[in-house]
Amino acid sequence: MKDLVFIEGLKAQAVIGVYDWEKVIRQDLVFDLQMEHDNRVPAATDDLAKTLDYEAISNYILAFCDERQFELIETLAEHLVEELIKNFMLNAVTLTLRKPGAVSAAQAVGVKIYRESAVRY
Ligand SMILES: Nc1nc2c(c(=O)[nH]1)N=C([C@H](O)[C@@H](O)CO)CN2
Repeated sequence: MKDLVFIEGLKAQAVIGVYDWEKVIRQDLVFDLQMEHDNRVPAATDDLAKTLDYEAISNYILAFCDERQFELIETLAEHLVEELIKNFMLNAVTLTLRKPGAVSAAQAVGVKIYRESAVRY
Protein backbone atom coordinates (compact mmCIF):
# COMPACT_ATOMS: atom_id res chain seq x y z
CA MET A 1 0.00 0.00 0.00
CA LYS A 2 1.22 3.49 -0.82
CA ASP A 3 1.67 6.12 1.87
CA LEU A 4 -1.16 8.58 2.41
CA VAL A 5 -1.96 11.89 3.98
CA PHE A 6 -5.65 11.86 4.83
CA ILE A 7 -8.50 14.09 6.01
CA GLU A 8 -11.62 12.51 7.49
CA GLY A 9 -15.02 13.97 8.28
CA LEU A 10 -14.28 17.53 7.17
CA LYS A 11 -17.59 19.38 7.57
CA ALA A 12 -18.33 22.23 5.16
CA GLN A 13 -21.41 24.14 4.05
CA ALA A 14 -22.29 25.00 0.46
CA VAL A 15 -25.09 26.09 -1.82
CA ILE A 16 -25.54 22.73 -3.54
CA GLY A 17 -28.46 20.96 -5.17
CA VAL A 18 -30.63 20.57 -8.25
CA TYR A 19 -33.88 21.97 -6.86
CA ASP A 20 -34.84 25.65 -6.60
CA TRP A 21 -35.19 25.52 -2.80
CA GLU A 22 -31.63 24.27 -2.56
CA LYS A 23 -30.25 27.31 -4.36
CA VAL A 24 -31.21 29.68 -1.53
CA ILE A 25 -29.87 27.72 1.45
CA ARG A 26 -26.53 26.32 2.58
CA GLN A 27 -26.35 22.57 3.23
CA ASP A 28 -23.91 20.36 5.06
CA LEU A 29 -21.28 18.40 3.16
CA VAL A 30 -18.70 16.01 4.61
CA PHE A 31 -15.37 15.25 2.92
CA ASP A 32 -12.92 12.38 3.28
CA LEU A 33 -9.66 12.54 1.31
CA GLN A 34 -6.82 10.09 0.86
CA MET A 35 -3.85 11.73 -0.86
CA GLU A 36 -0.90 9.63 -2.00
CA HIS A 37 2.43 10.93 -0.78
CA ASP A 38 5.79 9.38 0.06
CA ASN A 39 5.88 10.16 3.78
CA ARG A 40 9.53 9.11 4.09
CA VAL A 41 10.61 12.45 2.59
CA PRO A 42 9.03 14.75 5.23
CA ALA A 43 9.89 12.23 7.95
CA ALA A 44 13.56 12.39 7.01
CA THR A 45 13.67 16.19 7.10
CA ASP A 46 10.96 17.01 9.70
CA ASP A 47 9.85 19.69 7.25
CA LEU A 48 6.22 20.75 6.68
CA ALA A 49 7.15 22.05 3.23
CA LYS A 50 7.98 18.48 2.15
CA THR A 51 4.56 17.07 2.91
CA LEU A 52 0.90 17.66 2.00
CA ASP A 53 -0.29 20.12 4.62
CA TYR A 54 -3.66 18.70 5.74
CA GLU A 55 -4.51 21.98 7.49
CA ALA A 56 -3.92 24.09 4.37
CA ILE A 57 -5.84 21.61 2.22
CA SER A 58 -8.76 21.53 4.68
CA ASN A 59 -8.91 25.33 4.68
CA TYR A 60 -8.84 25.36 0.87
CA ILE A 61 -11.84 23.00 0.76
CA LEU A 62 -13.80 25.09 3.27
CA ALA A 63 -13.17 28.27 1.25
CA PHE A 64 -14.04 26.49 -2.03
CA CYS A 65 -17.40 25.39 -0.60
CA ASP A 66 -18.04 28.88 0.73
CA GLU A 67 -17.43 30.56 -2.62
CA ARG A 68 -18.65 28.13 -5.29
CA GLN A 69 -22.11 26.87 -6.23
CA PHE A 70 -23.10 23.72 -8.11
CA GLU A 71 -26.16 21.55 -8.67
CA LEU A 72 -24.60 18.08 -8.46
CA ILE A 73 -22.14 16.93 -5.84
CA GLU A 74 -20.37 15.12 -8.71
CA THR A 75 -19.59 18.52 -10.27
CA LEU A 76 -18.34 19.98 -7.01
CA ALA A 77 -16.13 16.94 -6.42
CA GLU A 78 -14.62 17.05 -9.92
CA HIS A 79 -13.82 20.77 -9.85
CA LEU A 80 -12.45 20.62 -6.33
CA VAL A 81 -10.15 17.68 -7.04
CA GLU A 82 -8.88 19.35 -10.21
CA GLU A 83 -7.92 22.44 -8.19
CA LEU A 84 -6.38 20.43 -5.34
CA ILE A 85 -4.18 18.44 -7.74
CA LYS A 86 -2.97 21.65 -9.37
CA ASN A 87 -2.52 23.83 -6.27
CA PHE A 88 -1.10 21.23 -3.90
CA MET A 89 0.78 19.14 -6.50
CA LEU A 90 -1.05 15.92 -5.61
CA ASN A 91 -0.12 12.80 -7.54
CA ALA A 92 -3.33 10.95 -6.76
CA VAL A 93 -6.34 11.49 -4.55
CA THR A 94 -9.49 9.65 -3.52
CA LEU A 95 -12.26 11.99 -2.48
CA THR A 96 -15.48 10.85 -0.77
CA LEU A 97 -18.19 13.50 -0.58
CA ARG A 98 -21.28 12.93 1.54
CA LYS A 99 -24.46 15.05 1.58
CA PRO A 100 -25.92 13.97 4.92
CA GLY A 101 -29.25 15.80 4.74
CA ALA A 102 -30.21 14.61 1.26
CA VAL A 103 -31.99 11.31 2.00
CA SER A 104 -33.30 11.11 5.54
CA ALA A 105 -33.82 7.35 5.41
CA ALA A 106 -30.20 6.74 4.42
CA GLN A 107 -27.22 6.73 6.76
CA ALA A 108 -25.24 8.48 4.04
CA VAL A 109 -25.38 9.31 0.33
CA GLY A 110 -22.63 10.73 -1.81
CA VAL A 111 -19.93 10.12 -4.38
CA LYS A 112 -16.40 8.80 -4.38
CA ILE A 113 -13.84 9.63 -7.07
CA TYR A 114 -10.20 8.70 -7.65
CA ARG A 115 -8.11 10.99 -9.85
CA GLU A 116 -4.44 11.02 -10.78
CA SER A 117 -2.38 13.97 -11.90
CA ALA A 118 -1.39 14.02 -15.56
CA VAL A 119 2.14 14.88 -14.40
CA ARG A 120 4.13 13.23 -11.58
CA TYR A 121 5.22 15.56 -8.79
N1 LIG B 1 -25.96 11.34 -7.87
C1 LIG B 1 -26.64 12.42 -7.39
N2 LIG B 1 -27.93 12.31 -7.13
C2 LIG B 1 -28.60 13.37 -6.65
C3 LIG B 1 -27.96 14.60 -6.44
C4 LIG B 1 -26.58 14.69 -6.74
O1 LIG B 1 -25.91 15.75 -6.57
N3 LIG B 1 -25.95 13.58 -7.20
N4 LIG B 1 -28.67 15.65 -5.91
C5 LIG B 1 -29.95 15.55 -5.63
C6 LIG B 1 -30.66 16.66 -4.98
O2 LIG B 1 -29.95 17.87 -5.02
C7 LIG B 1 -30.93 16.20 -3.55
O3 LIG B 1 -29.71 16.15 -2.82
C8 LIG B 1 -31.93 17.04 -2.82
O4 LIG B 1 -32.26 16.45 -1.58
C9 LIG B 1 -30.72 14.35 -5.90
N5 LIG B 1 -29.93 13.25 -6.40
